[in-house]
Amino acid sequence: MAGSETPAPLVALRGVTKRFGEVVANNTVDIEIGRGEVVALVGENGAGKSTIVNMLSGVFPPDEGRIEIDGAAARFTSPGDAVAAGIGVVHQHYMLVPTLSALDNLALQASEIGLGRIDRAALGRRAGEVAERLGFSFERNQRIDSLDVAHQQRIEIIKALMHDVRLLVLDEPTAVLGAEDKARLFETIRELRSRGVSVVLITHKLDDVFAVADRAVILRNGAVAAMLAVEGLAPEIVVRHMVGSGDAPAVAGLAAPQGDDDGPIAVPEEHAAQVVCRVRDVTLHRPNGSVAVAGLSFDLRAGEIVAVAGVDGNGQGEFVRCMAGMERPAAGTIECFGLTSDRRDWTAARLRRHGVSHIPEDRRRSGIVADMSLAKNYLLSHLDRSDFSRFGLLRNRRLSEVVADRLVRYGVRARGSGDRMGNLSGGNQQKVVLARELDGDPHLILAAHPSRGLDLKTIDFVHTVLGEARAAGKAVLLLSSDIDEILALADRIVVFASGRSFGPARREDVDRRTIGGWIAGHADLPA
Ligand SMILES: Nc1ncnc2c1ncn2[C@@H]1O[C@H](COP(=O)(O)OP(=O)(O)OP(=O)(O)O)[C@@H](O)[C@H]1O
Repeated sequence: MAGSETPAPLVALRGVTKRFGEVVANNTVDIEIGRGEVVALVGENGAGKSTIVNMLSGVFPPDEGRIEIDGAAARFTSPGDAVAAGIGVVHQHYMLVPTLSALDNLALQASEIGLGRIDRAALGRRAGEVAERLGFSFERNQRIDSLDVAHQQRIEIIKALMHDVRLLVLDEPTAVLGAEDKARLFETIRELRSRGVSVVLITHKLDDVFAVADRAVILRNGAVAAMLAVEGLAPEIVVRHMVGSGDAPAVAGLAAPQGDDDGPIAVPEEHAAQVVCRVRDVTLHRPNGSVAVAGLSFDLRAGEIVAVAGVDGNGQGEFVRCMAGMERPAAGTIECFGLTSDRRDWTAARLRRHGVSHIPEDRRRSGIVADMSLAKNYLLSHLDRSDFSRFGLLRNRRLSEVVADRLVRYGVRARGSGDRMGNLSGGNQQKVVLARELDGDPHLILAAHPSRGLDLKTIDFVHTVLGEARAAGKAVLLLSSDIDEILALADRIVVFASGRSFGPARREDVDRRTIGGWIAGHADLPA
């Protein structure tokens, strides 16, 4: 307990331990968060970050240890208790109902945390005030699904700040944002700090740590590996603490300085070979029916990576789902492996049989089955594999061996191939999806944000695997909002922004500034 001269920290975790069965998700964690301090919480996938968020937001209590607020033990039995104590959380997967308006979402939260009778007019006024202070706009009647991801995030932030928030927890807020929206988010964080609000920022990106945090708390295997002041800190030190000694990756994830754009891209000789997909005059609509892209045409060839870049919500998701046979374009056609999108045989199952693999954007909705084992989740894309069945019966042992091997190769933190998918941390679930989709012999890999939410070591690994796939003559369509990833991997780049598409441009003909400009919708930059 702090003495009378030293004020107690705003929030403290004292000896917090949380177990899930045999897994120790947090192991005697001690963290203090000061008033008006921005603390970055970093660590590899499965290190225990979300578990801390869940305890701070009242989803579940610690098994041992306690959370203190202003030096007094706090006992949260529900998310409402955490809100009442001044803790607001913006979760990684937004909790907004897409078909409702911004104001309806705020009213829904108010009813969920039991605020009694809801005065919509007062809620609207309050939201307007919060928005104005942060320089956001708040259109109370605007439906959430008509907003891009950055604006949805702003509604989430307003929602979290509707009450007297003293600590705002942001769970991987930058993962979905382009450079401009990220810079705006950092401004918002600084603005909150200047008003004495503390912020916990969960991130895998070292850039974020150095851009905005005062202190970095590094978790490893559920325990605090280091707590470091950011000023004067070298990125390598953070990486070393994250991964432990020995196998630290090069400091990927830290943006290359402006102008350092000549990453080594060896284009294979046979590059101009076979066209795998023809995209012709394709029009894509956003979920709210507005035109995201019209007149998109290009060929995707074997042995190349074409990146579709842009801020989420500009039609990229719809495009990949069309390519995967889950949707059809609003107009125009896509032709792959003799199948055409305006015919009835344009289905996900048929495309998959022709060798299309799909790392989906929304893992939780279309990538995994949480209640099934890791082995069964892997099997979902490998039902045709002959070595997994004999006389029509599943060879469980063979399947388990293969999946166990992939868990090791992809560094998945799990108890084994029989573990339930829903028990894994988000990043580890993504690794299982990657192992499943990159395995076998796909001819076309649709990779939607393959490294989102992954730790540095795994990002390196995923980039290597995609590069190998390209060298082996596979076509890769990469969806990414991360310019570093795009510049490191792509042979050609298409950008979707502001209702139109830019490119495709060859990697060697564009630089960071041009791509960034296109993403921001500036048409005046050279193509
Ligand atoms: N509900 C649960 N049931 C069983 N195990 C769980 C549960 N939630 C988390 N775990 C386990 O606790 C450990 C820590 O997970 P946590 O989600 O906190 O990690 P994280 O650092 O947020 O990872 P990521 O970066 O991948 O999101 C993991 O091994 C995970 O499998």
